[in-house]
Amino acid sequence: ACSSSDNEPAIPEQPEKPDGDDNKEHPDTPSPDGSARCLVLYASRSGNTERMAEEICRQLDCDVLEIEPQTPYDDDYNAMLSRSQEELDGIRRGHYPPVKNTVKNFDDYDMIFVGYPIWYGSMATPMQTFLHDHATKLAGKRIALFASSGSSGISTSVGEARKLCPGATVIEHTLLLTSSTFIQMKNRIKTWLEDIGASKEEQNMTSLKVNITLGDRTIIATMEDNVAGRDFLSRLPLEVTLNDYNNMTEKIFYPTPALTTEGVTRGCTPKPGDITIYAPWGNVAIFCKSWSHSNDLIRIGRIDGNGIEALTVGGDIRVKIEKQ
Ligand SMILES: Cc1cc2nc3c(=O)[nH]c(=O)nc-3n(C[C@H](O)[C@H](O)[C@H](O)COP(=O)(O)O)c2cc1C
Repeated sequence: ACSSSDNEPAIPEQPEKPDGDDNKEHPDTPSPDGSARCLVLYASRSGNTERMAEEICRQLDCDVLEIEPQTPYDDDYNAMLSRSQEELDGIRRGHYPPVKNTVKNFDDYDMIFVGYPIWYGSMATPMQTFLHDHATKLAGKRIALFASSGSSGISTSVGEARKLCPGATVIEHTLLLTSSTFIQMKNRIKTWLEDIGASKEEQNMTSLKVNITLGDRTIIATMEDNVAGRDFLSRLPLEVTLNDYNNMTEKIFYPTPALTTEGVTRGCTPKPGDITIYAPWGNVAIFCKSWSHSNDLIRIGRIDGNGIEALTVGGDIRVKIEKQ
């Protein structure tokens, strides 16, 4: 039996990493999926953290990128241990061992998942380097940490992440799987994603938001979570001319084919900012002014805040409508 201390941890045998990682040819390009709002970054030597990353991606349907050392780690386990210790020592003196990957920007992502194995109580060195190199680009982003270890805790590495990316928000609630809890991986990941508000359902909620761009101004709208609102979202992106109707009371356009309204509650007393369908004609009407109640109006969304002011101008307006 091995004794364990902070410096000499008990390190379990490492399973071999499976062959055939097809992400390696484009190290600086996350696996493309234009609709993904989350990116999973992970480092993994023997496949445990990789499995966690894959499960997160499976549950969230998001982009993924493996962070790899510039020089691959030795197959010889003892050589690997000495090198990792040297690298950790180097990092303490400000020398970060190079990694293969860079990411141009994280603009497309709401949340960045960062996963790594625990090495001698710390975040594995390739991920430390990556965070160090991308600290500026990660500023303002939400970072969710997950890790795997034999038995050590994650708290030291949370401190390291915060220090490496001072401008980012490292979420308090992290996920650690150890050799004794790894078997619960799927459920633990599911619960964790729900707890941090990143589950698929939660993401669908945020995707009710749309950007409406006119000239250099973008206003935001939130669509209703009903059949008609979802049908509207499914037509995006859309470039249309909003025609003025009834002297700046409404801005209207005709989606083709008309939006599905089956089973959606009818009747609305429109207020400025309401996005509606006028059922008899099938047009979308965005109200700039309050108007009288109509049983034929169906509310499918609303322009946030006072954004409607941007549309409250005479004449027709060309707009681009996109999902957020
Ligand atoms: C260099 C090295 C150092 C390690 N240090 C620790 C440690 O301090 N505490 C611990 O519980 N496990 C430690 N381990 C075990 C790994 O954290 C654990 O096996 C992890 O699941 C490996 O993840 P991976 O398969 O994604 O590489 C270490 C493993 C290696 C290779």
